[in-house]
Amino acid sequence: MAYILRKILHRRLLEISFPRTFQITLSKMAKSKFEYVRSFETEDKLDPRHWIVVALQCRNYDRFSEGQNLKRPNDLRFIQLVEASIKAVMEDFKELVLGYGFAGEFNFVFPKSTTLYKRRGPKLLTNLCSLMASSLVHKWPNYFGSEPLCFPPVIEGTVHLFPDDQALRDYMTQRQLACHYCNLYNTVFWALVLQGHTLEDAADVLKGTRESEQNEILFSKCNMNYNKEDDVFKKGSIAMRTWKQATVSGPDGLTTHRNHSCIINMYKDFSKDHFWKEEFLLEQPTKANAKTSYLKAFEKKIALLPHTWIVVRIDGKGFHKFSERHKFAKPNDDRSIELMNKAALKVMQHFPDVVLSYGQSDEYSFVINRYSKMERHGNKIMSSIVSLFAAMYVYNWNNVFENVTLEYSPAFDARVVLYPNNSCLRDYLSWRQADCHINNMYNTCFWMLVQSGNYSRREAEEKLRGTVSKDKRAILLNEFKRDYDAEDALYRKGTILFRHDCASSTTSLKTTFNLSYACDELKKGNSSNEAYSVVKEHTDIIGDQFWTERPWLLGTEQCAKTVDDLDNFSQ
Ligand SMILES: Nc1nc2c(ncn2[C@@H]2O[C@H](COP(=O)(O)OP(=O)(O)OP(=O)(O)O)[C@@H](O)[C@H]2O)c(=O)[nH]1
Ligand SMILES: [Mg+2]
Repeated sequence: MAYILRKILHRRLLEISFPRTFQITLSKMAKSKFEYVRSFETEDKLDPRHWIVVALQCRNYDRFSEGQNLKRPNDLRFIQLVEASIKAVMEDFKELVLGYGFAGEFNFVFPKSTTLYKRRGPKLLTNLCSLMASSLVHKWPNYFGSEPLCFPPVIEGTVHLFPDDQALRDYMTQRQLACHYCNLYNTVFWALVLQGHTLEDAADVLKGTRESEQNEILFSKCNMNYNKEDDVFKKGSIAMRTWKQATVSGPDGLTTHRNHSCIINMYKDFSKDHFWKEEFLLEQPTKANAKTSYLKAFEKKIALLPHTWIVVRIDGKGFHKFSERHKFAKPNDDRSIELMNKAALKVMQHFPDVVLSYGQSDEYSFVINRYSKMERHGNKIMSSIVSLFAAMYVYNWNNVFENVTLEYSPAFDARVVLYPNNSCLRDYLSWRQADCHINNMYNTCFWMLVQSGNYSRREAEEKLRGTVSKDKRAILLNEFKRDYDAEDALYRKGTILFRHDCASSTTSLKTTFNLSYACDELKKGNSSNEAYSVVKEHTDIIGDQFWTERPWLLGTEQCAKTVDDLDNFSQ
């Protein structure tokens, strides 16, 4: 959810000048006693005047290609799917100037001057990451026809800041070299398998070999010349933004010239001067450079303190427009809520360290066990969760929305916030549920007034201006004979998903980031495995009752002791 403060300011602006149409957070929210938890959120702005590279990597790409039965060593359908998805991301994020993908890796380059999202690293990363994941799922049938997608892409992302043009060139060259090494190895490996070697034999033949030896094996044993392989496999896919001038004639007959950009695909060498002097012009002089190990230091990491609660909150990008475009019911669309809940459930099944999640409107918060042993790398955690969420949102779309076509791939942003103790964590969750309550009460009233036919949107808005909860309850009761408390708890309280008991929570700790997803699990959408057992409720989480009845959720000393015991387990 966008910052409440921004919403309040936005609302005040709207109040002055425009009629509001739907879903406004009330200024009363600003007075919520829980609001202080916002101060735990950080912006993580990236330094100015640096190239920003968002690097995305499909987790377990090998297992993905094996499970999906992709052609080895390269499946052109998957490459085309990746190219189309990179293009979709670059078309949505117009500031991106360069994209590069091979196998399960995708890189996106923002120019040094970009001010998108005020250069907030997590926002840039997670928007791209989720859009890439949702595009891969959305466009899958265009390239694979009726062959089902069995594995949701889980994409881990990192952010890199490069202060000069040489570092950018070196980074891109390094990634292309990785593509080359990976492709050469795979080409020889699968050629050997085709010759009758077993997988183990082929691996043995290639063990410890260098590039020149691999070329030689390919030539002598398989009668193939690597140089003759297609560039798309050897070099990976480059997507570059170019600007063209178009002549547009206006209604008055006058013609104007406008610059518009388009994305072109190419398979060129990043190591050669030609690319940086003729295709993608750099300001500073650069040269080919074989030493790239220094680049590691340019990764912008978000280190998360141990023993703190980690909350990852995701929020739909531009869901106001998305909901209008897909004709969501107002004020609440059961299908959209179901889709969000299904995606969140999948996240909880996939990431056993998520002990509880809370969702409302287009947002979901995932709470990660404070004693989790997972790598406390903020960017990787956020991106993995948001990519899986976005992928599942699209994957389940047809089942839930049935006859409504998904018009475009949705994106979600994510942020990671740390809370030092149980009390802050509870206040955070209370803040989100209070937000749900306030929004829902306003929206229920607003749409009852409008849908009654007796009020225009502007009139309904005027009537509700300055009202407090008591007034809205009275409007609902007096004008519509509706008791707000009798409205569905799904809308009033949002959705809480939680692990069903301490035993399963402890098991989950042992299986940190266990990637046990499988084709049938994806289809089932639920797992019978006790460790993944998740309960769904629409109840109050602001009061004590929910927590005292479920002591295992926030953990006790006993739980912490169990965690210490986990040191004995090999991870
Ligand atoms: N009709 C309808 N709209 C919904 C529903 N759930 C969410 N939305 C829309 O999603 C929006 C979510 O609010 P925000 O996240 O603040 O708005 P946004 O358009 O996504 O903007 P950003 O998050 O800043 O990109 C709401 O204002 C609604 O317009 C629903 O069940 N029905
Ligand atoms: Mg949103």
